[in-house]
Amino acid sequence: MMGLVEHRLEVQKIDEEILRLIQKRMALAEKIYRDKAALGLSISDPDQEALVLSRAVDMATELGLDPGSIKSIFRILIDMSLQKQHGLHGEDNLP
Ligand SMILES: O=C(O)C(=O)C[C@]1(C(=O)O)C=C[C@@H](O)C=C1
Repeated sequence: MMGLVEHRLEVQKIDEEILRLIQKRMALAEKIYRDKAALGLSISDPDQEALVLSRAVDMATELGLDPGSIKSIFRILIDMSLQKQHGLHGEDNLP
């Protein structure tokens, strides 16, 4: 029973780290939005998305993780980032 409780506590700590890293990634999405706005670039960059996804899939494979599942997770992260940037774009366009 001690093993189970300890291992679940370890899982909890890792989940908290994952959430903090997602928060960091989202904060960067905001900076990237400002960078792209300053350069006159559009929010969506399909080539960059393909690069992010292929990097994640390659690293997942190296680490022995299921590449399809990891790709789904990163697709969600990218979609969160796009949603955030579109939200910021809406705010910037307020009268
Ligand atoms: O690199 C960018 O331009 C981003 O906005 C970040 C990001 C991502 O989440 O990785 C999100 C949207 C873009 O279409 C490409 C990549």
